[in-house]
Amino acid sequence: MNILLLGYGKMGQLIGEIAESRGHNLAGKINIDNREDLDQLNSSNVDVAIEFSQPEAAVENIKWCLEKGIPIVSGTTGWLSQKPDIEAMTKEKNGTFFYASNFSIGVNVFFKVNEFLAKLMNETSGYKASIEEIHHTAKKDAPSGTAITLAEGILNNNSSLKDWYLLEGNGEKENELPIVSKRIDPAPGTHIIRYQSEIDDIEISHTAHSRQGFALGAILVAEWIKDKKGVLSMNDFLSF
Ligand SMILES: NC(=O)c1ccc[n+]([C@@H]2O[C@H](COP(=O)([O-])OP(=O)(O)OC[C@H]3O[C@@H](n4cnc5c(N)ncnc54)[C@H](O)[C@@H]3O)[C@@H](O)[C@H]2O)c1
Ligand SMILES: O=C(O)C1=N[C@H](C(=O)O)CCC1
Repeated sequence: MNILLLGYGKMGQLIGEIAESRGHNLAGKINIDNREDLDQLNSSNVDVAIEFSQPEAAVENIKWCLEKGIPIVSGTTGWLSQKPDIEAMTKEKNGTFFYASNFSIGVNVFFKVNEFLAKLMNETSGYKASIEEIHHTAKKDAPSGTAITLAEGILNNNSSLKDWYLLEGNGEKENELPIVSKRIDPAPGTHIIRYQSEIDDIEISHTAHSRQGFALGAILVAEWIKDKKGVLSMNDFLSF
């Protein structure tokens, strides 16, 4: 396949390496300083675009792909307030848009375990839920996209928590789920779910040892998505 990389930083470069090792051709490696290269690219020389850029660049990149009729796989976090517009545009253009806050297969197993645990804890009293995420200091957004997905998995299965919030300092909120974001190098991504009571604590965690799982997951999705249409997610891609 001819793969266009929109964003050629830490993730884009690793995705490029793995994609070439799987026999794909890189149609372009676009960063903030060479966007004029996009003028040469369209659906006749790009089969799929993989977008890992920055929160303020993602929407423009995704819209460009939808305008050109190029299927787009996006992993950029921190722009999700604009996702409804992108979903509407995907339908209007009969395009292909795939988003995941985390492409690692292990994290997607963890998402399911989180939902199952949240259902059990909803039947149990005395526990206080919280999320902690740890990432490298170059990360632009907080909380992480993965932590937001985990929070949604808890809120959808909990009858007393009304929303999540980013906990900074001592400002705890009643009936809301706190997320603590820590920035420590070189952490590629750690997420911990805690339920704490006076009697005991329950804790589940996922720790990425590198960015390999995120990059490989995005390429597997790009290979799968080629002939598909619509707004798609990891729930469509995975069979569990
Ligand atoms: N979904 C996942 O599985 C997953 C995994 C890792 C990272 N991420 C997310 O992916 C994004 C990128 O992460 P990273 O570690 O590669 O960041 P990075 O800072 O290393 O790379 C981002 C790149 O985007 C480029 N860029 C900025 N503006 C651009 C524009 N307008 N057009 C094209 N490129 C532009 C920058 O030049 C930079 O090279 C972040 O939002 C991060 O949270 C998601
Ligand atoms: O390195 C990052 O930035 C990561 N971002 C994603 C997130 O915000 O959840 C996935 C993990 C790595």
